[in-house]
Amino acid sequence: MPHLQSRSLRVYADSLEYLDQTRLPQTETWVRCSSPDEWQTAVKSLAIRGAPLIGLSAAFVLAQYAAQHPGRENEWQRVSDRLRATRPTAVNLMYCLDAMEACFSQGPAALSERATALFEEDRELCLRMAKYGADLLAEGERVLTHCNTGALATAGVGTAIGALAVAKKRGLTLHVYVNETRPLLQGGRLTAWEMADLDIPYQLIADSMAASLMAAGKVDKVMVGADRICANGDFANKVGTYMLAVVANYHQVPFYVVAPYTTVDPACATGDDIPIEQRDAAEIRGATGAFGDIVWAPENAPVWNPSFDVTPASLVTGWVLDTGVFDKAAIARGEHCR
Ligand SMILES: CSC[C@H]1O[C@H](OP(=O)(O)O)[C@H](O)[C@@H]1O
Repeated sequence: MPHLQSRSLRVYADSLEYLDQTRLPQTETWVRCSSPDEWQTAVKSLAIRGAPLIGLSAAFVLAQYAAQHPGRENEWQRVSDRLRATRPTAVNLMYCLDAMEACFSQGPAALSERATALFEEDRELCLRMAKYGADLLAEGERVLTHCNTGALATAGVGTAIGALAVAKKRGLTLHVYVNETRPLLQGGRLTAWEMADLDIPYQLIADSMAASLMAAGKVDKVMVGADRICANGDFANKVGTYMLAVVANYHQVPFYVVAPYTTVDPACATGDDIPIEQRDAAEIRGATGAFGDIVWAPENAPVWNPSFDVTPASLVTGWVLDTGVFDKAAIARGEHCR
């Protein structure tokens, strides 16, 4: 029996099991992860994904490595550095590894306790931000979301989708437009699956359809997640978020970002300072791996494939954190930074 479990992670004393998110929604496949190498492979392929989950799973991998290599702090640091470099944009990974490194001098048991505390804290953070997010929603509203920000990506109910889940539990009837989220289709594969699981009415759309949906007055709010929120409120999220924010601003549709404080990076002054992960060209030229093996673009088609983009604070209506909902004035005063 795992001693901790979320929708996509099971934690054992000396290893993890993760729900392989590249195989959803067709198959629910749990895979054992017993080493930093196996974790890196899973995270690079997005079998393990989602800013909070990436950080939390890394914390356990490091704690388990330390327990298997007691007293070898230099090696622990080298492993932590390797984990940190795996996906550079989501600051939750850096937050969790910083927290673990701060415990190195206290030994492996302290690392394991800290990883557990981070995991249990995220569960609580999700519930808090979900309640604040649900408070912003009204009966019958139509909400558009991007990528996947549900229980699959966190230790709890999720971030933006967590707000939808809490609103549903309160009895609100919502309609959700789910951006499929090219190129890896986290929306079409994972959010659609979670909406069905939550019994929330939704329609799946291509990313390119969001603008005309808003032009037709069919969207009341946009709610997205984040991978890193800066000191000035700019934030990085799955590529395509910036386009949504521009269109929402043009059509005066309220635009909210939902994230825990572990996604806020006070050391990152503005969006210009966020490292944006560039990914493999094959993801744009076709579908590979568990998605199938089809290529639709010319074999060596030149590609630009940033995994995230940056939305300026000027386009955001509100930042929904576990500590409350912040408007532009509160963000300008730095109230979102602990
Ligand atoms: C609550 S997860 C936040 C964030 O993580 C996702 O990125 P990825 O699927 O590449 O791990 C996406 O940007 C979500 O909005």
